[in-house]
Amino acid sequence: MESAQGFARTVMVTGGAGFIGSNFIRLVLAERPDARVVNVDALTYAGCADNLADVRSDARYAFVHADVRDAAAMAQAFERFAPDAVVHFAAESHVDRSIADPSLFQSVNVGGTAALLEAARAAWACRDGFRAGCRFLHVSTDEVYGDLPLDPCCSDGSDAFREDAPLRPRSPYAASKAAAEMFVGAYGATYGLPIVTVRCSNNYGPRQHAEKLIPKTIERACAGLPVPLYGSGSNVRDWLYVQDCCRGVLAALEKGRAGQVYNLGGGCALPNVRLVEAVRDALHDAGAARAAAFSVEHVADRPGHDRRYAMNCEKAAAELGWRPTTPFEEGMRATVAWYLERAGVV
Ligand SMILES: Cc1cn([C@H]2C[C@H](O)[C@@H](COP(=O)(O)OP(=O)(O)O[C@H]3O[C@H](C)C(=O)[C@H](O)[C@H]3O)O2)c(=O)[nH]c1=O
Repeated sequence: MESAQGFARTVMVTGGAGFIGSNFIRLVLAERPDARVVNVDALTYAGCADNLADVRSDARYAFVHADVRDAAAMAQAFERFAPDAVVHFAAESHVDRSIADPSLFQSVNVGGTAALLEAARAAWACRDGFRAGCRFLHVSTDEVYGDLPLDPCCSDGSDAFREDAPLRPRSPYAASKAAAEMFVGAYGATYGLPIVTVRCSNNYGPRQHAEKLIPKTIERACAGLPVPLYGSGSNVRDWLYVQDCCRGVLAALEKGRAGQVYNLGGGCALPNVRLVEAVRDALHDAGAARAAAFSVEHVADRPGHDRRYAMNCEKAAAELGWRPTTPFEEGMRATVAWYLERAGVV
């Protein structure tokens, strides 16, 4: 894995049993034949060992069942596998859960990131600073910027957040991710740890947990149940196919400049009500019969529901050579096909 600072032969991926993490591990094993991957995952409700069933027997893949907050376990994993790079996906990720239990998000997302940074600092320290070629890639979210108005006159993209915009998180989840970024920045500034951060927009694709809007819509439509839309359904999210996101994370790991942040957005902004219609259409096209009974139910709004997210991704294009390449219809087709096949629907 070539980088500005060397060649990462062993990559420690935290949260690799989750949605984006498992897609990322598969990408690295497929496209970087010299790389080894160590997946460190606590296997919470959101992680699924079966997400990586197809790579389990790969000699370049290893699994460590551990929580990133467990300093002893992390020190042991660093010692045993001597990773050159860490890609830190592990997090509590669901906004609704963060509203119900903010302290868990503080503990895992802030405490876990701080503990992992400390483990990396200790493991990579050498007389002159840090081991040559080591690198920490932190995965963050567009939610740290806070929201934008829905006003259509602003939806030409001119108000999209650049990487140097102030962070104004609004949900406990977003606050925990922003706080984690503060630790990342502090470890870069204070110790010189080489860290790159990516902020990703809403991912979709195979293996996402059913608590998130797209898989929930597929599952409920197929069960003949209404899809619950929070409030008016006019809130806008920017959808990024998971494979494109993983390519962006890999590009940031290999080409990103230490201390820099890169926005990775999908360039596909949709109000939720349009999004669920797109899912419905993809279900119809795939021949999912029960989805014909598709219906939407407007339910109580999420407290503090962010209206719209939008990021300017010119920096990732210019410095990483990254752009999302999967057309939304194609990504949605692949997503729906994966869920239907898993459920044995078609
Ligand atoms: C689950 C659900 C959601 N929604 C609405 C709420 C949002 O406006 C939108 C997407 O919600 P979801 O929970 O799927 O994702 P976000 O809250 O946008 O956050 C996601 O994308 C960001 C980038 C991350 O960083 C989060 O980790 C990730 O969970 O649909 C509904 O209307 N009904 C529902 O049942």
